[in-house]
Amino acid sequence: MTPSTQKPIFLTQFLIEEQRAIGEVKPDLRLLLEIVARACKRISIAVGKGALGGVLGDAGSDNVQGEAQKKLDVLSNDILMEANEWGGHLAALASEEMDEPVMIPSQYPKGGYLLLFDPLDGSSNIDVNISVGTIFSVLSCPPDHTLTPCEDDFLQPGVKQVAAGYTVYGPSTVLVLTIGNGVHQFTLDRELGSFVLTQSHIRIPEDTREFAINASNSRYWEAPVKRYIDECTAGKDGPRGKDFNMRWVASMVADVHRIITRGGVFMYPMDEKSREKGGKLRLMYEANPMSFIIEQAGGAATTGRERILDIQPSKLHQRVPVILGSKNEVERVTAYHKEG
Ligand SMILES: O=P(O)(O)OC[C@H]1O[C@](O)(COP(=O)(O)O)[C@@H](O)[C@@H]1O
Ligand SMILES: [Mg+2]
Ligand SMILES: [Mg+2]
Repeated sequence: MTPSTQKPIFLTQFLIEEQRAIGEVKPDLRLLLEIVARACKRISIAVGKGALGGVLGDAGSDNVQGEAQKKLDVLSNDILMEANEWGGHLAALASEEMDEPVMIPSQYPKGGYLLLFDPLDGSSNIDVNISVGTIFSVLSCPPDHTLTPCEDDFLQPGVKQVAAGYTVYGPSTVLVLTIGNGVHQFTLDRELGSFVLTQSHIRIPEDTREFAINASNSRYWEAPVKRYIDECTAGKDGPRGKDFNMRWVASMVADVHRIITRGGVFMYPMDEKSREKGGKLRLMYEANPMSFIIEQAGGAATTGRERILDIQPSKLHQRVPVILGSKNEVERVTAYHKEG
């Protein structure tokens, strides 16, 4: 359904209607999602300023991943921290840019949720004005731990997520969200300063002719991935009997948003370069939220060997291989891994 001439449906209104429709959206969760959306609006303004806002370039510090932080990584993290720590809807939060989880300070009321986020995804694209984004995941805090949450409380499999979303800061700013009842897209109306519903109950086509992978890593790929990509690039004269196209933005949010919009398969598989770390992308605030969204839109998400949402996390900044998108292609790559 694409509301066009209809009255604009704002995020708050949409969440209230979802609360009425499925009863799942507790007021605290609605508040949390509205606060995250508001923080993303502020990040969108900062990103939009670019060189004018002095937000480009390195911050001169490294994060727990050992990666050089960009100024926008740090600024986006600060914006999300500030927006969420006083709200009364959270017990604790965790970020790609912070070593440890942050417990809500004692002077603030506590809530029942845990928020995880990648404040700025696609950092390598910041200085070259290519789309970047924010990714977030929401879990429930074990009720008896809301006052004293700990890192272990975050280590829940992706199936336990109560909400997940991402915001793309591109030509337009788009927020894509699921609370377990389908996937919905909101576009930031810059004049109104509000996110307006622009697509609901999004479905991903089960088949596709478009794959996304960083081909410069091909010499490190495992045989099943090499086979899959070789067959795609062999085109209509090859075993797949059809031509495929390739895309790689190197911002996971932008690559996944393209798949949410028109299908495709995104791969950052296990390879010899990242084997020691367990993969490139992070389970808790990249792979899990994106997998929840993809599955809610009728797609699939695996490591090549197992369903991502079933993984029992062992560490907050754990990395995993990621293969997600159009169902039939993800199942084919996964089957190739099983065949070995
Ligand atoms: O530079 P590469 O190897 O293509 O990797 C790109 C991937 O790394 C990421 O930038 C990692 O995320 P961060 O930018 O949040 O660290 C993903 O968005 C993207 O898919
Ligand atoms: Mg990221
Ligand atoms: Mg990041």
